[in-house]
Amino acid sequence: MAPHVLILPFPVQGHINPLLQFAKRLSFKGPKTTLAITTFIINSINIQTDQVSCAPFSDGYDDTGLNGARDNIEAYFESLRTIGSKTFEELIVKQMSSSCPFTCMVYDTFVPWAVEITEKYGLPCVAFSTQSCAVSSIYYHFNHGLLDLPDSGATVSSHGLVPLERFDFPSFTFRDGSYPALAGLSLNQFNAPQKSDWVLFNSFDELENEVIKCLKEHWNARTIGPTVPSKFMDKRIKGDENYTMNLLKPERDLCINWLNKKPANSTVYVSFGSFANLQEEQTQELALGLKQSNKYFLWVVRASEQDKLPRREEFIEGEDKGLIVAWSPQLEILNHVAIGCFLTHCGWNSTLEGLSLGVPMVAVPQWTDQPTNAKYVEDVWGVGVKVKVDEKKVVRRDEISRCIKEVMDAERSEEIRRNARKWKEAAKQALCEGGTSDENLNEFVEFLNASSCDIN
Ligand SMILES: O=c1ccn([C@@H]2O[C@H](COP(=O)(O)OP(=O)(O)O[C@H]3O[C@H](CO)[C@@H](O)[C@H](O)[C@H]3O)[C@@H](O)[C@H]2O)c(=O)[nH]1
Repeated sequence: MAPHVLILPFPVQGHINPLLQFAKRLSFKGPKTTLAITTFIINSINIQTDQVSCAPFSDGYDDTGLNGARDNIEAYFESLRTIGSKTFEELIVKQMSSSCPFTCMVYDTFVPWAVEITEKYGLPCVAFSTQSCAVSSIYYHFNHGLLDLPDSGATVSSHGLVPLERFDFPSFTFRDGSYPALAGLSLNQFNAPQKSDWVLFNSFDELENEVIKCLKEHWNARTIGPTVPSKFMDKRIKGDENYTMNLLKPERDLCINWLNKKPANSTVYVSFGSFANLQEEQTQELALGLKQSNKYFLWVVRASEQDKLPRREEFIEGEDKGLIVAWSPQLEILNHVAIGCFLTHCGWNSTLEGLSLGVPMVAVPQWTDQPTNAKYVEDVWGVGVKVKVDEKKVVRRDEISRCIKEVMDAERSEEIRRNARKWKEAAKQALCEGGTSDENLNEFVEFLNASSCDIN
């Protein structure tokens, strides 16, 4: 039987992106891939990918998706688990009686309920983490009582992790009661994999060498990233022009035409990903910090966040100093010669994308895994600086402006740029033929071929 891999992302942008790119790489190496996507997402976006099939299942929110549950995210997660697990099973049943049945399932570690369902049909289940190896290691060890939050002023450094202070830990390890369902998902995401199971990571060995070595003691762990489209990296996968699935429409022409008029390395790209809600005070400080830096800036402020902005004339000098868009083609922006700095919330995709495209970063972490990613950006990979917050946990305008200058102008910027170039090259090498992630993918494809024969 030919291998056919069912791939199940948690249905939000930051999880769909890496699993879609992974599916494309896998298809490039032979196996057929099908991405299971919620009905709302399938109906509302124009999916343009030749290499990967999509199959719908219902999360119980067919008309609105997660947008209809912004005020009650917890209810959405519950619906995804209860209704989603039923409709996901129906999807499997239908395909298993076809001429091209599934032979394996790769599931996002945020949807562990899929394992029990899929195993009923005799399919191997492979976990995929959309977060860094370091963050995954923290969640696993913390949740199994093998790692404690350090006291204030102290550090811990075990399991291949660099010395971490208390506030370098993912926010959910503080167990402060916020977002209980999401906290539970994050903390419990590695309960399912057993010793011999495959666990794939969107990272690459050179980037997180020590951590991945330690994770291999627990599972058949492999890095397969960065899941940045081939078009920007090894360029081996053809016909990959429409490289992603955008849940919001990118204002592409506006962004690129605006950037085309800017000098090289002159512009700050600002984005907080698909999820973060900044406090109004933080949004205002950020706006004024960008103005104070005296740099050009292209800032993604989602439509739902735009009410928090100051009046345009308060922070954008003249016609042309800043551009606000509701969604951007982020990879094309990061790849543009005008961009000299990425001010990011340090979601793992954004962090890896900045790193893979060699853009120095100002890290402004908000919650979940972002503080840990920000720590690595500054202290381990040396590709940026992390902002300091005040006693109200707000980053003030002076600090924003100081960090941008540090990354773009100060003496230290040379070293940051050198490191950024080094990691860009290393990321590309990992994906090229014979690179570490490429070899790991080959090994995984061998497993898929062998296990599909067993099913036969
Ligand atoms: O205008 C934009 C802004 C973002 N993106 C893309 O959207 C994705 C955003 O992902 P990420 O940077 O990881 O941020 P979030 O959307 O916030 O992702 C969630 O999921 C990630 C993976 O688990 C976590 O690391 C984050 O903390 C969590 O908030 C990236 O691929 C970006 O390229 C765009 O295409 N256009």
